[in-house]
Amino acid sequence: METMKRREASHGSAGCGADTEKVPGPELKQLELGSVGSFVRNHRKKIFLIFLCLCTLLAVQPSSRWFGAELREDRTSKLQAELKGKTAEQILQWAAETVPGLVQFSSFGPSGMVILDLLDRLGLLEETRIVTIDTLHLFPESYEHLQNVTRRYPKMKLQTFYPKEMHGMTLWKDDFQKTSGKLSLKFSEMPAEYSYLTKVEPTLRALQQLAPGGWITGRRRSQGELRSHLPVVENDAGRLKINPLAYWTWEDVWQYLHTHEVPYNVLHDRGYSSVGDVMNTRPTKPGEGERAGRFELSQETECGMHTHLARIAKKRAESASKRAELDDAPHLPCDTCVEVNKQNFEEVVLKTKQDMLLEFYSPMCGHCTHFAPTYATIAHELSISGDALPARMDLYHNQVPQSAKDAGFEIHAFPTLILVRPMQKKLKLVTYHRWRRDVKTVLDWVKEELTKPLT
Ligand SMILES: Nc1ncnc2c1ncn2[C@@H]1O[C@H](COP(=O)(O)OS(=O)(=O)O)[C@@H](OP(=O)(O)O)[C@H]1O
Repeated sequence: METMKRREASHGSAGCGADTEKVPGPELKQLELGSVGSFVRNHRKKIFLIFLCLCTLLAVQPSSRWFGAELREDRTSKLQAELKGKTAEQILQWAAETVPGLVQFSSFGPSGMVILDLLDRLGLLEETRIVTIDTLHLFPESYEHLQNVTRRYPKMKLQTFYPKEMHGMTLWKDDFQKTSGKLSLKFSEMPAEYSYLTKVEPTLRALQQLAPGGWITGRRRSQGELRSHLPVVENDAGRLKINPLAYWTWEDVWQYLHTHEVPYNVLHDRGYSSVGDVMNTRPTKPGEGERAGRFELSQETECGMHTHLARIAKKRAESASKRAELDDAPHLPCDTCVEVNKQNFEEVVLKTKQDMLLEFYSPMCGHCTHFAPTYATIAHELSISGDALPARMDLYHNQVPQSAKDAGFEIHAFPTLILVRPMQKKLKLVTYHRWRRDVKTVLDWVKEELTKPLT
């Protein structure tokens, strides 16, 4: 009490004493609160200034403005304008300073090697994580090249992702081909599925685990096809993608590699202008485009790792605009759901290449309205984890198509959740029957079902 009186006297404030009198509780507590109160009153202006500074700092902190799932188109356009005409070095320097958790995705092709070497020269290699996807079917020369790269760049922080582990064990090449079910696929038989399992899914998993604000790729405009209009930065379904060599030509790349004696894959000296894996690469003939030897058996010119998310985003945008046309029922928001309807059922569901969680619902049913926010959260979580594609079908505005019934879909109540799993020739359908329908229980169920063999 003596101390308190001394402090009150030293602050010279009658109000302070009066305040502490009102605070109930032990003497010590009164003393502390009284001191804090008078401190705040005496330093009001300074505290306000510090608060203002903190707010400003938070407002300009890059991760809260540009990155994560919220990267907006207008922000991307602004960045594109800001980076116009910048050199690869400047772009990398900018990315290292601005993008939290920057990652370079590389198969150590010629462009990726230029970027890696530039990062090293700029002293940025230690802080930039490097991710490579080993499809388990790489050429022996590619594995040797990787060893050379590791020796040349000891500071490189490399993380390798493989096709999905099965039963907690990483699959190696032999197991991959021997395993029955989806993982025994050969590219020649099912190119889209092969690419999804070996490239797209590991990419989504790597992005989810590392959660970078942006990722660097080695793509260039001069590679043609879908890359002809590649910007230096792009919005990949809400995440920043950086292509520092977007404007480099094949000649620019090779001149750099030779000038700086950067290691490259020896297959480039044996007629392979672009190297993927043994399942989808052949040497190119003189006069053919750089990537003509890739994915020849497929309709696609890309493995999907650079197009998959953009496709989903497009589907979502299309379904959102269709939704707006319907006005006679309450709208139950679900930003990350792929909207299934009678017209696209076959394409989206029956021909799905990936596991999908599909909700059948009616916006006019009370249970569905109540469940809607939960399902929206489940969908959001699934879209981040990549475990299954979240989808839903509004059965107030659509009827169950005959093709769905033929495929075994049975809907007896709303909402009905069905996990759709593509097998080689048909779909495996698993209906959710648990009593609880909260986010965790449903997600746990999905995960559990996904570990079960496809029979
Ligand atoms: N396996 C693997 N692991 C990590 N990153 C990869 C992988 N494959 C492609 N990429 C990234 O895509 C860039 C272009 O590669 P490609 O021209 O070979 O096309 S494709 O993506 O395989 O369709 C490629 O550029 P590089 O760094 O020159 O390899 C990478 O940024």
